[in-house]
Amino acid sequence: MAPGEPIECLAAIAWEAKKPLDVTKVIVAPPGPGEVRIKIIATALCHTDAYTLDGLDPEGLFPCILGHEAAGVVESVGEGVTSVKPGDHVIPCYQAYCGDCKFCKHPESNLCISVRAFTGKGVMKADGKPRFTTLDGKPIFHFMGTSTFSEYTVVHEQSVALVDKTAPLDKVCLLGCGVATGWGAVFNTAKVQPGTSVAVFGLGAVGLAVIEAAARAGASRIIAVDINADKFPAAKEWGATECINPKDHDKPIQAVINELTEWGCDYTFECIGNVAVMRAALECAHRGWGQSVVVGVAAAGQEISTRPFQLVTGRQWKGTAFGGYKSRVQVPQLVDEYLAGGTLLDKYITHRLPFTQINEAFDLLHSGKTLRTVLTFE
Ligand SMILES: NC(=O)C1=CN([C@@H]2O[C@H](COP(=O)(O)OP(=O)(O)OC[C@H]3O[C@@H](n4cnc5c(N)ncnc54)[C@H](O)[C@@H]3O)[C@@H](O)[C@H]2O)C=CC1
Ligand SMILES: N[C@@H](CCC(=O)N[C@@H](CSC=O)C(=O)NCC(=O)O)C(=O)O
Ligand SMILES: [Zn+2]
Ligand SMILES: [Zn+2]
Repeated sequence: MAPGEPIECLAAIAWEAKKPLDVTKVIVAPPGPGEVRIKIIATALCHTDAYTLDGLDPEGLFPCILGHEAAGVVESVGEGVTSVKPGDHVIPCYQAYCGDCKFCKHPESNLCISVRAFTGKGVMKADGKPRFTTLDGKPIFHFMGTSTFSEYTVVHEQSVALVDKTAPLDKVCLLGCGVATGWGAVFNTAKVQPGTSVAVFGLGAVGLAVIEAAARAGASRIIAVDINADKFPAAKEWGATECINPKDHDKPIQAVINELTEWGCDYTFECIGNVAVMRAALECAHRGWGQSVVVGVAAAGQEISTRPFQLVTGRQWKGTAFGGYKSRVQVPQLVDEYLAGGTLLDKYITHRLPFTQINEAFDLLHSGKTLRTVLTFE
């Protein structure tokens, strides 16, 4: 492909909610000013892709190209791009980082606003238009500013993390979302201290990443909670000290945990997207100082509730987006940490499929039998 020319390539189009993806050819326009066109080498599925495909995402626009957990190689860059060049190995970051906005400058936030208004509308900042069209010219919206379910995608420069060329892209692609989020929820959002107690609700890739990180942070007690007991062997392997299935108890799970721990856990994490479990997680955070972190994504209209007394008596309710990581600065560091052998990253990949079987990958995701499925192009 000549730089500056449109590319015809394979992609998976979500035409409407709750319908299988249409694996077909699309046209990807050259990158505009401040944009980067990336050849995707590997992309994984995250539950948030399914959340939007199910029509639950108020920012979900159709038709669109989903996907936000991937890694690839820069194919070309638009006018003014200086931080990456063709041939660089990169991870697209839905949580952008510009370094200049008040959120990037704040030590405790990663919620960059440089392009968020545009990624939430499925278009590019330069001209308010998408870079994807069908072969007959119909526009296709971007998703989360990444749209990695395509052989080529175009993202804002603020959404491109440059990573070590020696890193296996079909593994570090997971650092684009779920696993990094779980780690960051522990290290950045809660700042879990050694010798403390942790409860994790939901034992998918995100919850297991919370367990892995809590163990690395030196938590002395890690309670893993899931309604599917098949998840418990992995939770134990990742570092859980005990596993609880709410279905085995006739009282609320927060009462079970409060009795087990006397006043609750120092930190609790909801990694499901269930507002009732978010309440349970808060109410078994330790009286006086417990922190409860919402990681799960729940649809518009869903609300959390608890008695104010739970907060009056010292519990803190927090949330995390991409684990609080300042993406373009810290994702490369997570890759370096993986290369140094410091993480369990490989173990989260439970399935590998060719990109053309993306609909089967969604079936696997819904089966509860996977952590992460990585798709690669032939
Ligand atoms: N805040 C952020 O930046 C991010 C949020 N997410 C969200 O995190 C959540 C978890 O993602 P994954 O680990 O991929 O999901 P997953 O679906 O693989 O795991 C969820 C787990 O929760 C369990 N579960 C379901 N209902 C339960 C209940 N009532 N009580 C206890 N366990 C229950 C399921 O059996 C499953 O093991 C999703 O909502 C996803 O959208 C994912 C990535 C980033
Ligand atoms: N558009 C969705 C947003 C849902 C959400 O909370 N997304 C997370 C990432 S989930 C990744 O798998 C997030 O980082 N949100 C911050 C943001 O700026 O979107 C909705 O409105 O429900
Ligand atoms: Zn995700
Ligand atoms: Zn910013």
